[in-house]
Amino acid sequence: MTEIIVPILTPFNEKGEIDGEKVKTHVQNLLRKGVDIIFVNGTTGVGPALSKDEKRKMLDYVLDVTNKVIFQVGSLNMKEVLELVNYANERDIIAVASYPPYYFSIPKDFVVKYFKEICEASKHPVYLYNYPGATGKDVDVNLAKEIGCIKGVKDTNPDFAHTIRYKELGIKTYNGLENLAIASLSILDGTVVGAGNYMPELFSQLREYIKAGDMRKALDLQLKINEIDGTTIPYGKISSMYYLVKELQGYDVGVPRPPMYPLEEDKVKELIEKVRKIWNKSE
Ligand SMILES: O=C(O)C(=O)C[C@@H](O)[C@H](O)COP(=O)(O)O
Repeated sequence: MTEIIVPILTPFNEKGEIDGEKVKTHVQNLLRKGVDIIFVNGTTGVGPALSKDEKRKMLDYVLDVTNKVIFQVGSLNMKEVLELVNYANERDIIAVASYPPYYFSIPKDFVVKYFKEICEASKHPVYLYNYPGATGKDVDVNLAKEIGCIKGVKDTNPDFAHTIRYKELGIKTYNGLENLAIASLSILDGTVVGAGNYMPELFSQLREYIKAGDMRKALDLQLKINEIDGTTIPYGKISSMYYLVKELQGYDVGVPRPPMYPLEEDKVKELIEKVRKIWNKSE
């Protein structure tokens, strides 16, 4: 069966500290609602904004509930990357993952060396998190082939043809965009969806429609997902998720941490009204 992977958000308290109990409550609910794998320290989890200790803490909190985990270890500090890989080596998880070194302009062979170092150190399979829009680097199928040890890929890319090509390597292949979930769940090994934090049941339902061959219903549901996901953009997608989990899933996942700023009360009300209207529409 194709997999639904959620890059879990990171619940912070008012002091900006990770709230472990809220992490566990959230993971339990996601699994109950049909999510298969938790992607820890991804974009939605503000991975690049977490310290090494916070990245480790997030892994431990999630592992208290499930080992269906992909642990994102990427950093611009190679020592930190390798410490996180070694930390994961002592734990039972599906894989470690990393985005390529971002911000700096570096030759492709530095990217190859970066991933080869991770593969060398990791007892677990190493997945590529390819997100050219955020990192400025495209580790495409040819570069992944050159790296030679990539066992899976999450390609956050509107170019679905780009994503499909990773299947030439025979590796686990996912696309990370909500508006391509119908294609990812139909053709790839699954979908990675940040919006799965607050509407996991819609992605489970989408998979059911696809499995039943009910593509008309699947398409209508994909369009509803797109509308809801699109509604969050002006408010800040990641910040919006904290309020939408509380509204749609019924429990508190704390607050976002700057620079993902909390929303003003009037904006929260506006967002929820807009989403509720779409949510209550029948497909
Ligand atoms: O949060 C992650 O690690 C994900 O994979 C989702 C990721 O693909 C990201 O949320 C993509 O969404 P946008 O580019 O923010 O629309």
